[in-house]
Amino acid sequence: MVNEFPQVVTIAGTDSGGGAGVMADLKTMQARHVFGTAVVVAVTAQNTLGVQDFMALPTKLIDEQFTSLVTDLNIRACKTGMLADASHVHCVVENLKRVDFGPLTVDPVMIAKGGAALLAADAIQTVRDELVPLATVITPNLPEAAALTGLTIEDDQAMMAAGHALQELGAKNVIIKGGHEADPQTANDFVLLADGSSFWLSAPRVDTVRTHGTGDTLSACITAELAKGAAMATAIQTGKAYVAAAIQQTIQVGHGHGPLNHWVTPSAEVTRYDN
Ligand SMILES: Nc1ncnc2c1ncn2[C@@H]1O[C@H](COP(=O)(O)OP(=O)(O)OP(=O)(O)O)[C@@H](O)[C@H]1O
Ligand SMILES: Cc1ncc(COP(=O)(O)O)c(N)n1
Repeated sequence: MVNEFPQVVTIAGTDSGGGAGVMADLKTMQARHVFGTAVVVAVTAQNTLGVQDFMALPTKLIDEQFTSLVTDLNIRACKTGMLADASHVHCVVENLKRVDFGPLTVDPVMIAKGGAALLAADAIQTVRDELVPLATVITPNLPEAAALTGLTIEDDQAMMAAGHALQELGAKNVIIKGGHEADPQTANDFVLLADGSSFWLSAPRVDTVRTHGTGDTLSACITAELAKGAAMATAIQTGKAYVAAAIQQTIQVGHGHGPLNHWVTPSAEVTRYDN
């Protein structure tokens, strides 16, 4: 068992356009040399222009996907993405409690880049009460962090406060992603670790609309690195370097918010500032 190839799972929604959700996660996992599997929670009809439709799967089928994995594979790390509504968040939480899939990365997906709601508004409370306490690491963007904490987040101090508030809600480690920040020069993420230490990760901001699936790619990379045994801070730094490179070395696909280039190797352009 010790020498088994590292296996990971994404518990999320699909993206028919291939740039976000389960598809971005599996591409990232492949690129990071772990074996990617998926529990599909919802199916979206989606492309780089937006989400045209989606449907969540029956919760019984989600239970069965968890059972299929736990009775055969040796999942070492897992992540969640689009969970659709409160009943599906609850279903995933109950399954995560009955299996041991290792460290859990929670990407609390709420609104797609094109504006479509991927989580019902009344499910935010279920995420906060039931899923956040299970998170080994949680990776909200600014609107998601604001929705979960009730804070208005407009500057670095508020990002740090949101990080601490999420730790108080039960998440062990927190990354507040700054992709939605106003800073035209850099994309800055605040990292708060379980031991209370914190730092910022900064990468040059790329002036592009080709940012579909950035959050999925970051969280999937962190999940892959944790499965390979990386320490949390190292996994997060690798994730940031990977997503930064995948945004910089763009590929031309679609006519809207284009996907990332998942073939890249992490670049060294990320700067760490310790608090
Ligand atoms: N234009 C950009 N240039 C460089 N880095 C970026 C840019 N946009 C986002 N990032 C980085 O990408 C990562 C994801 O952040 P972001 O805030 O975009 O997440 P997100 O909104 O959850 O993404 P998505 O919903 O597209 O999956 C972070 O590390 C962020 O700093
Ligand atoms: C199934 C699914 N999961 C996550 C996202 C978020 O990605 P983005 O904000 O880039 O649209 C998405 N669009 N679709």
